[in-house]
Amino acid sequence: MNWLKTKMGSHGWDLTDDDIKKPNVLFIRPLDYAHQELEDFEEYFTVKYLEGDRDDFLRRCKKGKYDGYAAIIWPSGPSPIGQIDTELVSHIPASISLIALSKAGYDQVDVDACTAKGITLTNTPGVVSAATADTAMFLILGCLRHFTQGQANLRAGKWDHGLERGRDMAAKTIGILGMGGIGKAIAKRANAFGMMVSYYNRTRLDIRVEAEHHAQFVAYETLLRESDVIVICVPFNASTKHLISTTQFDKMRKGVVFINIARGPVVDEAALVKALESGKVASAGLDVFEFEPKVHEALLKHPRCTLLPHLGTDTEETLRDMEKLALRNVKQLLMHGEALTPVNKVAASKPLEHLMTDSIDISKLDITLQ
Ligand SMILES: O=CC(=O)O
Repeated sequence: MNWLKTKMGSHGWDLTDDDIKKPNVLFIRPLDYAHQELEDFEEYFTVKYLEGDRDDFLRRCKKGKYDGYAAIIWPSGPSPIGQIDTELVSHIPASISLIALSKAGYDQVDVDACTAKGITLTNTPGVVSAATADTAMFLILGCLRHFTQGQANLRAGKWDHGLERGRDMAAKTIGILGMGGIGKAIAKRANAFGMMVSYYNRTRLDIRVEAEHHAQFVAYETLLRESDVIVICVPFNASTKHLISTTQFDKMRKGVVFINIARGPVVDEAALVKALESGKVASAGLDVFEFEPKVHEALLKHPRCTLLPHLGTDTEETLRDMEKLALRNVKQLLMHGEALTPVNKVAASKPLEHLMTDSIDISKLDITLQ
């Protein structure tokens, strides 16, 4: 809080640390990378770490241990408290203004329950796009060129024996389902590989954005029927569960390459297995699974599947950027009343009271966020 003491000193105030109540922010797990940014964050907030599991968390909430806390940060990786479901949200104290996820997907959060309780939820879109798109390109290459089989062959001492011929990326039509940040990053990479890019999105992109990505908007049916490679990039929610099932696989070209880097339950995995077995889908590249970390036995055994354990955003740089954005969301909401990347809109926000000392409204100070 030196920044505040200096500032107030110049106004003739003499503050000590004891005069200043820094709001408590509960971290569900420690951050892995944004240590420097965390130090800066601690100038403004008192960082507290959750100890124990979900039951401990709920018990402490009931006892009022977190009453007065301002925000929760939920870093990516395994969560010791499970999902942020209705039960969990109902226990969160009324003082919590914000749950800042350090992840892009928020399918594990009951957003409506948060909104009803006046809790802003933030995620980390944008910063995840490049790493996830790179993952998609790896999966596409693995499938089209049979690189996964090639590697398995080599490790088994069989060199290239029995390997099928691969297919080029160039001049193939890639159909991107969901043209948000990740979809666009895939389009850029696909352009560089000489692919032709089609996309379907609920809202058509601005024509200049389409031009920039050399991407053609097509009907959903057209995308299913005419793509050589289909990439799923839509978020998972009630309306996208099993968006791709038997009916959709039936419409696809025979020999299509099917890629999912979004969320497993968007695809009916049993239907995908059938489509692979019938040859409708020539090969599948999957970073996500319907019941992950459990993977369908048939997918594990299938030689033409390239499978990854949900590594889409799993790079040091991306994880650091995600953590930085989560910290900035807390600062922005609690100090300026508006988060950078909110998922929901809450009717009445309750932030700035957290930044009051007994007699000074810190929100009125000129604070430049980093
Ligand atoms: O899957 C990764 C994320 O949601 O950030």
